[in-house]
Amino acid sequence: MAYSSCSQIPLTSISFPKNSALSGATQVPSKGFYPYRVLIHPPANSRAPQTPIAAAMQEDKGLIVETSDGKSKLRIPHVLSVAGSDSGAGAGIQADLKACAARGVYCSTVITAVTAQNTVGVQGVNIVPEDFVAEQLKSVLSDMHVDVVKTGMLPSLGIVKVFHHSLKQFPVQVEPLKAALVVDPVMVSTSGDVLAGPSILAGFREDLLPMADIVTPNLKEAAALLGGVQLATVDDMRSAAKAIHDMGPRNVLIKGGDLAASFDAVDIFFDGENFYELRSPRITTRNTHGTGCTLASCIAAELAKGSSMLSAVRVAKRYVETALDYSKDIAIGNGLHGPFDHLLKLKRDVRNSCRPRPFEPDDLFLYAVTDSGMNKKWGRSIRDAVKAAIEGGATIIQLREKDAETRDFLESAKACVEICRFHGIPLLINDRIDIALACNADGVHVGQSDMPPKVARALLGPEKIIGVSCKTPEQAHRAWIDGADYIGCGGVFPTDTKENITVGLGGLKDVCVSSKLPVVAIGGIGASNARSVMEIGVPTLKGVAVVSALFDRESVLGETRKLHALLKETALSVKG
Ligand SMILES: Cc1ncc(COP(=O)(O)OP(=O)(O)O)c(N)n1
Ligand SMILES: Cc1nc(C(=O)O)sc1CCOP(=O)(O)O
Ligand SMILES: [Mg+2]
Repeated sequence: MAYSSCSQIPLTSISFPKNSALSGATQVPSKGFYPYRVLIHPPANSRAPQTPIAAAMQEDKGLIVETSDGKSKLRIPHVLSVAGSDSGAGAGIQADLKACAARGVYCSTVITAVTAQNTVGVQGVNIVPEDFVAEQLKSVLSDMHVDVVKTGMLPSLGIVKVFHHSLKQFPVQVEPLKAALVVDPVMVSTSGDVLAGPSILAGFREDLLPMADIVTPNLKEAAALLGGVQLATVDDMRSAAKAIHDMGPRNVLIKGGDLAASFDAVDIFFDGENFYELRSPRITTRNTHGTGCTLASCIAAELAKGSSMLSAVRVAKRYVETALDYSKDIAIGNGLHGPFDHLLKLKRDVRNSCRPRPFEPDDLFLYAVTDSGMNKKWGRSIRDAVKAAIEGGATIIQLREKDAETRDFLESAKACVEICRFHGIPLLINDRIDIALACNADGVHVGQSDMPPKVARALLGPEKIIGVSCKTPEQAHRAWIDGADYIGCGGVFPTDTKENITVGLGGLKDVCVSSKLPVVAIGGIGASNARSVMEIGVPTLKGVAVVSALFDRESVLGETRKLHALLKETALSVKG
């Protein structure tokens, strides 16, 4: 079977989009249009990352690897939004910028109109002169590598023509699998104000739709494109999708948000062959202003990253739903239609990162590590064990619950986070990044065969504490490079708590001497030998981590107090 040079997709699946002003192929001459390049469509419902681009996206932090003349260049996927400005920043260019940012894609902008707009309605529209729209398009397209163009408010037929002409002059370079033009046929705002009159319908039909890879009308817009038909049912939406597809776009998404008497939000996606009914529970909120712009931008962003059309649509729909749900109770403005929060992920990170103070190496002074088996044996809950350890002087807590059921673990972890926050003590979770995220713990401790610290950092964000188990200077160096906050070094002494190789005081010293990170010693440490550990006297050694000497005892409080006092005494004598 033959394969194209840039993809492992069989050549038999190549199709040449007819009349596409954007998705061209250099090798295939068009009917007097500008140069075309090959666009390879994947099987519509393919789930695999189909292209080198998609693979590179996964491996290279969202950057596209381009190779020419033996040189590799990294660039970020790029969407150009051609739309109007919304002073209230819920829709239009502002929504597009936020949606692309939220989806990890660069967004350049060409502004077609400036609207005076808020949550009440549209108070004014100032259309940007056609030649200045053309100038903006030229500025962006003549200089930057745009992957996908997304259009929103095109307020006049003249601007539609200018846009069409500019794309002929500066064709977007289409990568395999990437669609190039997403058309959101904006006509009416959420508040009901007209943003583009019927005069532009001809421009949509003649110029835009034939070159669109997807068009995303809502019910009113679909009805207008079809000359004012009534769309009242899901069947009507299917017929409309088919009829609009006949106007030339390769895919159609009819948004059924306004469908009366529907408990679900139903959208119809039609790729020219198959219909997909995309259903989700309706989210009750006033904050829906900008959903159309956001959905289209998110589709464009996913396409720019190399997604197939169907998967871009599904991801975009899920993203909008999640953002709506997250924002359903926020109050911005006094009108009927408020904006929602596109950067929810960022907000969640910020909220989750609220800790009274940052991590300090001295937090490692007396590190209490729980053990579900031991607490069970002594008839205590995890939270009682944690409370007692804190009362006894523990300076940091780790929940190391190897046998706990996930739900029970999460419940206990949430309770312990509250206790620790109250006392200003950091709480870390052993191994389980998911639990740490779900309970908003202060961080995680991972070993050499657990989640790599770099991945943990990417998942947890910059503020969380990450500890890494290391037995050698090389591992300690790696942990530092990978962005860890501290190192746990052990087993210093033999222990029954964990099957482990012992490094001894010598191994501990080697790691401490080489480490740029603070170190906590672990393994077989208790009141009888803690002094000998701290007396190795290397400044990076900040404390001891202890399981059985605190928790496999009748009184956690008493044992922790005793060890704390001993460590204090040792610290004074080591310093003095
Ligand atoms: C403070 C501290 N140091 C080392 C470890 C051990 O972690 P790991 O190697 O991942 O082994 P498990 O604890 O998961 O059995 C630790 N937990 N804490
Ligand atoms: C959890 C753990 N990690 C170790 C390592 O060597 O990395 S030793 C260990 C067990 C420590 O328990 P105790 O204080 O009861 O000896
Ligand atoms: Mg581990």
